[in-house]
Amino acid sequence: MATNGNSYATTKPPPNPSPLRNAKFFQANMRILVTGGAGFIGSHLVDRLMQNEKNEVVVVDNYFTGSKDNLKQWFGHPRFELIRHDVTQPLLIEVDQIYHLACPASPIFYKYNPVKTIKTNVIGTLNMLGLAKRVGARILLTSTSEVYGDPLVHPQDESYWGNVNPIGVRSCYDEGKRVAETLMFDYHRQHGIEIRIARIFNTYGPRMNIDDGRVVSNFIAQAIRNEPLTIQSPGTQTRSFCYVDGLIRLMEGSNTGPINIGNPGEFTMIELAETVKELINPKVEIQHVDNTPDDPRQRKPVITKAKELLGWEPTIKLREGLPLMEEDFRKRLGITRTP
Ligand SMILES: O=C(O)[C@H]1O[C@H](OP(=O)(O)OP(=O)(O)OC[C@H]2O[C@@H](n3ccc(=O)[nH]c3=O)[C@H](O)[C@@H]2O)[C@H](O)[C@@H](O)[C@@H]1O
Repeated sequence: MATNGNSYATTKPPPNPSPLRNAKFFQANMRILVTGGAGFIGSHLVDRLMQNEKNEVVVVDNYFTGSKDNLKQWFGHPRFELIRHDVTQPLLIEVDQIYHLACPASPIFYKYNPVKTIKTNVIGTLNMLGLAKRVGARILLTSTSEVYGDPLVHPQDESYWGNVNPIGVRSCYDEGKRVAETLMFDYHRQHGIEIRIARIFNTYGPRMNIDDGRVVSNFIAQAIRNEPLTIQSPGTQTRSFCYVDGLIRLMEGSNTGPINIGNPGEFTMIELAETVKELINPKVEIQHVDNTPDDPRQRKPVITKAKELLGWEPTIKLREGLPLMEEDFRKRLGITRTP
């Protein structure tokens, strides 16, 4: 018999089983993969999942925008594992659920490497769907309010198809997420994969990158550093800011979605700047600067589906959430509040 020069397999008995084989290993009931788990939303999700001692959590992240720092509280924990991996490459592991969050989310970062961003959304999502199919896992995609583009209906419910520029500088992200949603539904219809889709609206909270470039983190960092708050013109454009929350209910529920996860409270950027100024630094200046192309002029979620199907609605108001983020930013910047 051909042994490829290795007679071991045919002539020797297998080695004795490792003495560890008989040890009592910990076995969690649910093994959960979180892609992008070292990021801002991902790491908060990991904290919640780890609170359930039946869960074992595997995080994959390429650290393009995520940071190990966000997960350091779990290093060495027997139910936690961290893998440096880029989701544009296939991943072969055994899991029961997949939270697929991996993708740069700040316009500054996704525009910095648009090709990588769309690859993450398309190839990364295909790889995770392939994994879900192979192991029979349920998969949740964090999509975005950006799928509504610069919306022509206001507020936006999930039935709105959006108004998106397919060739603009934001397309790598918004069209990328739209294709990711399409892939999710195609795998669901063709292969029977269990899917969940959340459309997240402008989330903020502790652990956002200080230089993330999104408006809430920019204004808070600027107010703390006593630099002018940069309102991009015209300043009357609106967003609805939601304190990070809500994904586990969607995963555990029976509805595929898409479901809007957001806070219906709507603010102009001028109002946001004035609120940050009042709460964090009344002396800070406000500066009007140019905007970027295709910036959506208004955005506000209808959250009836989230309320009725998930029993979820946001509980933290902007005025309560901003100070929590201020506290986190001050700690990381090492700048205490002067009376
Ligand atoms: O969370 C969402 O729903 C999506 O929207 C965000 O995009 P965007 O809403 O444009 O987020 P920001 O970059 O924070 O901008 C919000 C508004 O603030 C303005 N802005 C931004 C930064 C700044 O310093 N000043 C300022 O006035 C922008 O012009 C824009 O009108 C991101 O694309 C995604 O992270 C996310 O999926």
